[in-house]
Amino acid sequence: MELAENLRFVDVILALLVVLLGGPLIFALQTFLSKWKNMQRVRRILEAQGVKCLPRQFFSGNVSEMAAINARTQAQPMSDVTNYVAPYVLPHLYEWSKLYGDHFAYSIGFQVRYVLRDPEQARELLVGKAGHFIKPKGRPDAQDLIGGSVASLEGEKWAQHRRILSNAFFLEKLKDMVPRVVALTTAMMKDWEHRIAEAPTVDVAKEFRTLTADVIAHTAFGTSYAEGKMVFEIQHKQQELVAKLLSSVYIPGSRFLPTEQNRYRNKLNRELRRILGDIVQKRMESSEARNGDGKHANDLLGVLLAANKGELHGPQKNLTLTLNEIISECKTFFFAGHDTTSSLLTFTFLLLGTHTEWQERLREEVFQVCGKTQLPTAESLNHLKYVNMVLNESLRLYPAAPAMFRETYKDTQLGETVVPAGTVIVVPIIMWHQDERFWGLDANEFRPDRFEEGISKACKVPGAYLPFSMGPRVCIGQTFAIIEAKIVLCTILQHYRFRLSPEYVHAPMTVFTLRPKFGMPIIFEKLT
Ligand code: HEM
Repeated sequence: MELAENLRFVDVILALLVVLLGGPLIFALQTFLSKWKNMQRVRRILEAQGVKCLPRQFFSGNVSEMAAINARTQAQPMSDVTNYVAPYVLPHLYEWSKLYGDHFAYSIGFQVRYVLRDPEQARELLVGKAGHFIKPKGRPDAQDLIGGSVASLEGEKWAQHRRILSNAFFLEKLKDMVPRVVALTTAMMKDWEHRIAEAPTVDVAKEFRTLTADVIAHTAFGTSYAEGKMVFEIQHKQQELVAKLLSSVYIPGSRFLPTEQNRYRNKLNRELRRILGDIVQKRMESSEARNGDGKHANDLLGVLLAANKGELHGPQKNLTLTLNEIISECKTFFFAGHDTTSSLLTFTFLLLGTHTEWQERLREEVFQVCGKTQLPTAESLNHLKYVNMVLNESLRLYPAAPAMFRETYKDTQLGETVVPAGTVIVVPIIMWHQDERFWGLDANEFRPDRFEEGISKACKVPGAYLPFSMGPRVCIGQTFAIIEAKIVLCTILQHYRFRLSPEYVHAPMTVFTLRPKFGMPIIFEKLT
């Protein structure tokens, strides 16, 4: 009798388990099968057109191979300070193209990645047929940095956010930021003054990270670096976590498990949203937030708040943002708005610290345009032709974003190739920037004069120069970044001569943006 009762109990438990676990299991199985089928279809279509699809491991695709190649190549720094860094930054693409030719695709889990080989196709991808592509969603547990913002939204929602945000990036508005950036740069140099007197070497990678963070905190959000510091610190931890996650394959649903890593990720996210929420709230309550005419301030946060209150005018009258959307945008701008510009400045100092003849040429130009001691103005920055050429060349050799990704949601022709729905397309920006076919035999030399007559004359193939991408999703902060970089460069050139320290170890690597693994020690000497 007791046994029969026990058996009935076990039956009930089993039935409950089947009901509770059966649903998720069937869902997981269906997801698995549909991803598997789509992957096989993509591979079949690509192979039929002569694209070599790399042999793959069952679950992980080519993830472990990629991680092994990267680890092997980047275990040692580069042997000398050459600008031909693309094979060091994206070693897996070079190694595979040597093995399989230049028309190939690899896999991250069940996602097939087709490597674009022709810059002409990039124009189709980013401009002509931009509407056929989306930004890949990526793993759901790696969305904390830019999820829900203009950098990741699609369709009408993206267009709405982009239209609102562009109000803060008109050249006329950006001119207002010049005195603020000049003041922050001058303060940094004041801090350097006694440090340099004692020890002339400064790690500019570190200094520019702080400076550019300070600039975005002040100019976009009206906060100081001290207030924004917590945001940057949390985002730094999130970057480390996401970088770790990206070297493994995501198992659907695993982000909901109460693992230590998931708990840590959720804690960082909650904390970040709370701090950003406080910054937004404080601004909403502050009378300083409004100009004398009662309107919201002109900076990025002011524009976002105006959209929240339905205070936009003209064709934008009906565009609004919720507080949650504002917080997501703030997150993205804190993140995208400083590491990129800091990367540009850091590698520009590497180039000018090793090509001192160009440094002198720039200084002469700065003296001519801005004088020896006057602070740069929005007007004077416009006349710095050589500075512009140097920044273009620096972004060519060391693009802050070395690669870009898109995903097709329907079969689409790119050049000769039909790219099947569900394929992720890799745009290998840094490889094209350093390719002799597009730039000539001196592709790897620092030669800013190639930009003397503008970008279109510098490169044989349009589309092979993409530091800020192109088309409707071109970088919204491009002009902001260039104005900032010009101010910093100009102000330092007015006061210091500099050269690369012999302690520098050449190992540029990508942690979201391109950065020198071991910092950028530069030796400064005060101009007399
Ligand atoms: C040297 C500095 C910079 C470089 C090289 C750079 C590069 C890029 C690139 C290549 C993209 C396209 C990414 C893609 O489509 O996958 C992009 C997008 C974006 N950038 Fe920048 N960026 C820089 C500075 C900035 C700054 C200073 C801000 C903000 C103040 C910013 C905000 C954004 C945003 C919001 C997007 C997404 C735009 C959209 O999808 O509509 N960037 N950037």
